[in-house]
Amino acid sequence: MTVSIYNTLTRKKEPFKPLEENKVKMYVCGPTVYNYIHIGNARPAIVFDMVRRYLDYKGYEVMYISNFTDVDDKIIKAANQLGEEVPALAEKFIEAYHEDTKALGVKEADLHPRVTDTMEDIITFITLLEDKGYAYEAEGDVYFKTKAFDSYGKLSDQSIEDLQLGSRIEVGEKKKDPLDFVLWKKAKEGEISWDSPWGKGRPGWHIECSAMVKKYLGDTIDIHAGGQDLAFPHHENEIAQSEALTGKAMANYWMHNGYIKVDNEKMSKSLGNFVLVHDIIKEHPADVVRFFMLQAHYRTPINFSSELLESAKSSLDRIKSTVSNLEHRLEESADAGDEEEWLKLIDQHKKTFIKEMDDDFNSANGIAVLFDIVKEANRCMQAEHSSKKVLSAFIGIIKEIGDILGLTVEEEKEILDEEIEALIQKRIQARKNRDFTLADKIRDDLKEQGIILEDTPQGTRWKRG
Ligand SMILES: Nc1ncnc2c1ncn2[C@@H]1O[C@H](COP(=O)(O)OP(=O)(O)OP(=O)(O)O)[C@@H](O)[C@H]1O
Ligand SMILES: [Zn+2]
Repeated sequence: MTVSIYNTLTRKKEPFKPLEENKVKMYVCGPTVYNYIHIGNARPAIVFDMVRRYLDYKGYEVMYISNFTDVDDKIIKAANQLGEEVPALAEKFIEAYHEDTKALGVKEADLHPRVTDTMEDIITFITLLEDKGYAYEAEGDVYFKTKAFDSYGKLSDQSIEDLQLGSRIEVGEKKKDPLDFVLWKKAKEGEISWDSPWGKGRPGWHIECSAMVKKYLGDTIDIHAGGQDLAFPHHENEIAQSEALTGKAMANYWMHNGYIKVDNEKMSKSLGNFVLVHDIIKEHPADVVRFFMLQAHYRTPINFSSELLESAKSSLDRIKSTVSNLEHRLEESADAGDEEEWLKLIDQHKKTFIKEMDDDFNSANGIAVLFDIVKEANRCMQAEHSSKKVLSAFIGIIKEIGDILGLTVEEEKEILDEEIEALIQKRIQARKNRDFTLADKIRDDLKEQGIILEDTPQGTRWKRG
């Protein structure tokens, strides 16, 4: 079965056909790093990680790129307010982003390009647009000539005439037409800046993604994604820049996630109604936050509240305790007679799960299937003799689905002091054997479980982190 994707560009679900067989080139617009991410910002990170994992499960080799906007007006403003340098501020929140998204089970992108590392390519891109007559300089700024790009508005389904109605040139803007947008901004006195053919300045926001996509993935990619608010103007402008330059489609599938809302309003920094991931994961387990998001289809708006997170926690706990019970029962079970029926049932559920996920990554229905499986597993355990093979198959399918969705489906087991001591001995032995890979793995595995090893002249000490 093929995956179908709702494509914002065509406003319908389409069967997914990658450019190259079995390979997917995917780009997700990343954060502007001047603050910790809020739950709303976490949604694209989580849902497109789920998309990536599912495509991976379907056998595609996915090249996944997500950028960091590490210089722009908002960062400069925040740095000025805090009396910090822009690079230091950006670095701090890039690290925080990695930490928060890791807690949410988001895999690292294959590449996280930054604006400040892509400057040369951005400048070249703008120069080429100028050469082709799509851009013009105005007193040190450079603008994109929107009306020169015929299909402007195609992604957000708006005509040039409609767009023109609500637009005007703001005071201080040097553009010739209200619809033109900035590619390069002249630096103000004392601001961080880069040399360019137009003098010292920095890139506008939209151009970075066009330059990065072209540099790392090529003229046309398979999937370009981001939050719903990015469709216009950000993605519309990316399309204008890239397609004006290359004459080819920038991306074949455009995906947009719905909003996280609070009291029916979009969670956003400007409205001040946001909850930071950094804070919420101190009160609620991070895996519950991920589960909460994936319980909805990625395009459906979600209202956020602590009560809803609590209820997500009880649901996730139900899955975890079922896995735990299955594992218990497994220890004392043997093969039994009525295996075929159960195995067939498990297989049917797996097929249904795949069918739901194939349908535009419907993790909401996918999780509903997971609960059907949990219900069946509990029914199976009520039988007097449940078969070892069947119990293992239930554990297998729940874990498999857990992996695809990036969910923890096992209860956290507290590692015992004796187990730690035994692993430390094993590590000492590994080092004696010069098997440093194993020694490092033991240290890293323990670290994952919050155990920090410290090598001292008196031997290895450990503490719970
Ligand atoms: N409430 C929300 N629900 C879902 N996605 C969101 C929400 N708010 C922002 N996003 C997405 O988060 C990603 C990161 O964007 P960015 O760092 O530019 O945030 P932002 O738009 O500045 O946030 P804010 O709207 O709070 O100012 C984008 O893909 C954006 O669409
Ligand atoms: Zn972008």
